[in-house]
Amino acid sequence: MTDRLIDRLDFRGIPLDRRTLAARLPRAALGAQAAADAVLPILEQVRAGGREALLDLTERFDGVRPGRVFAPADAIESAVRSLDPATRAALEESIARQRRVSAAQRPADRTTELAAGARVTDRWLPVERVGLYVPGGRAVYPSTVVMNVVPAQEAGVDALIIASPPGPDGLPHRDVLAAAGLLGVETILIAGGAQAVGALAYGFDPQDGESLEPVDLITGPGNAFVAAAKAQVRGIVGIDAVAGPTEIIVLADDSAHPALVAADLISQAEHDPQAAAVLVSPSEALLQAVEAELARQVPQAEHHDRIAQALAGEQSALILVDDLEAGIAVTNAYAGEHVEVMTGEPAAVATRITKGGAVFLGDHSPVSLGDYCSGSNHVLPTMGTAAFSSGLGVPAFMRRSQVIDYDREALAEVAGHVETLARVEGLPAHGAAVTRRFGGEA
Ligand SMILES: NC(=O)c1ccc[n+]([C@@H]2O[C@H](COP(=O)([O-])OP(=O)(O)OC[C@H]3O[C@@H](n4cnc5c(N)ncnc54)[C@H](O)[C@@H]3O)[C@@H](O)[C@H]2O)c1
Ligand SMILES: N[C@H](CO)Cc1c[nH]c[nH+]1
Ligand SMILES: [Zn+2]
Repeated sequence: MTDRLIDRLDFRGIPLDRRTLAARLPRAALGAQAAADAVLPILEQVRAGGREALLDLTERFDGVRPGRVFAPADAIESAVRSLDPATRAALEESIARQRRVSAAQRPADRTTELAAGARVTDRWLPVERVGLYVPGGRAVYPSTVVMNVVPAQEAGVDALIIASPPGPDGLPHRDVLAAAGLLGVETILIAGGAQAVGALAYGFDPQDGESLEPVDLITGPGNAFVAAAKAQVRGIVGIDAVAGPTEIIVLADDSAHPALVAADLISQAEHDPQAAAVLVSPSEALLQAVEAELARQVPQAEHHDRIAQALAGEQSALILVDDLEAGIAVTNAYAGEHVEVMTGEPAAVATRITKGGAVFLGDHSPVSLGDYCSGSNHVLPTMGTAAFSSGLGVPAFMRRSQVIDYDREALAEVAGHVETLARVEGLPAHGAAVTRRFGGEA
């Protein structure tokens, strides 16, 4: 933390190679390590103690001990019935847009014929059983129900289990229950944080009539503890991506409107004191104007304390670069969750943004549109993992399996090559398995 509202970094004249930028880019590595250390005992407690441990940990971290670990069906039904009409309309629009984009993502099986009688088919299958994390600590996230559930449904997943922490009444927020009900999800685990991730990964034996089979895959975003717990159980189960505290990086030039840039940085800083807000620009005048706007807008925001903490954290900064080329290099090196391009000709510039969870163009595509209603998915990789992983979507809920189908003539055509490679690798039994099919001895 510094005394400034937000750090200023000067990247003019520095080399723009990966190692230099990795050392200088603003990121909160220490917070992530602390969370990783904190979740290990929690995961172990849930693995060993099952349902009772889950209830104990919920009491400890959420300040309430629910009477049960699954939300009752009548609570979900009543939440749907009493849903405010404007909220229902907004959720339905969000669902419809998410469904159209998700349906278009469904991968098709594809058969490649390599020679007469030699076929390989790439077959896509849904994951069977999925745990969907919906955060619920500082804000209420019915939109995240939509972002998790719709692509899972479009992928054809059989069993969906939502996990979300309880409020003071011992249930996840009514709007979260209602969003689940609108989408037909019936199983809602009343748990948050690492303990929810552990319960989904390990399952638990029946106790007081409640039990949970482990899932195959856990998706969804959360705070640093949720992200660390998902990283920890990866391998026992699949995970979509590390989708931790929200990040926004804005690449802007003189043509950007400082008030809009500031509003967008604030919109994401609002999520979490650990959220990251970064602006990269070759224009010193723009950086100054945005800083002035932040100073004006932050005190007016409802969550001004949380926003001020996020902006003042080591993960947030205003970065001055030599020119737009350098800005593009810095933005790609950051590989942020959300990238906004607020430059002249944003579409042309955006073709050169190759690392970003989602890229938002120009003045009329703010991140908060994507958070709710653009049709894109808001569950996105953070902490630089956008360099190698993708936002949530239908492919995340599917596996690809290859089906190999050769007839006798087709096998005969490559038998010699198989035998040669088997010899080269010192694995002659591999070659023999082919030779014997043609009456030969190895
Ligand atoms: N990357 C994305 O796609 C994306 C999308 C939406 C939200 N988010 C992020 O999700 C997060 C939501 O965070 P939240 O806190 O509001 O809700 P959350 O549900 O992620 O976390 C709440 C849980 O954190 C656990 N917890 C809190 N303090 C703890 C401690 N000291 N030790 C161990 N566990 C602790 C508790 O179990 C609690 O149930 C924000 O960081 C937001 O930026 C990210
Ligand atoms: N910006 C968050 C991370 O992508 C998603 C979100 C949900 N609700 C509001 N915002
Ligand atoms: Zn948001």
